[in-house]
Amino acid sequence: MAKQYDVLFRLLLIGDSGVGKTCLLCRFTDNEFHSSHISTIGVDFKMKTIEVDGIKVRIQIWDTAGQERYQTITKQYYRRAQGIFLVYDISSERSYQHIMKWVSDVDEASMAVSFPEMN
Ligand SMILES: Nc1nc2c(ncn2[C@@H]2O[C@H](COP(=O)(O)OP(=O)(O)OP(=O)(O)O)[C@@H](O)[C@H]2O)c(=O)[nH]1
Repeated sequence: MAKQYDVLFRLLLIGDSGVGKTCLLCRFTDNEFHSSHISTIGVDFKMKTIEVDGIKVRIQIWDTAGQERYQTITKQYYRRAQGIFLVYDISSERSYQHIMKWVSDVDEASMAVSFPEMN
């Protein structure tokens, strides 16, 4: 059987509840948008394989719940990720201000991260 991918990247989406993490992921993997907000419970993931210079890259993206009550669970995924997207809602200043709180949570999990800002 042909190899399905050459490299695997595990990425994580974190940010306040309702900022659009699940929507971002659905758009990327399935090119879909759902206007309803069904809060993620704990964590969920989707995968997509893309080809870059002839290399099959499988991207496994973990979508985490933004709600405080799930943070004990979601924080356990920080260490396993090779990259973390910090997501905020551009129409919510509060969600942007909370980004520093998310960054410190990631720091607490002893990960050195560098990230570009994308709006
Ligand atoms: N107008 C607009 N609405 C969006 C956009 N992205 C997401 N939404 C809406 O924002 C709401 C929340 O989106 P979700 O993707 O479920 O949010 P989330 O960050 O995954 O939320 P939790 O699972 O609770 O952490 C939904 O009603 C979406 O339809 C966007 O780019 N534009």
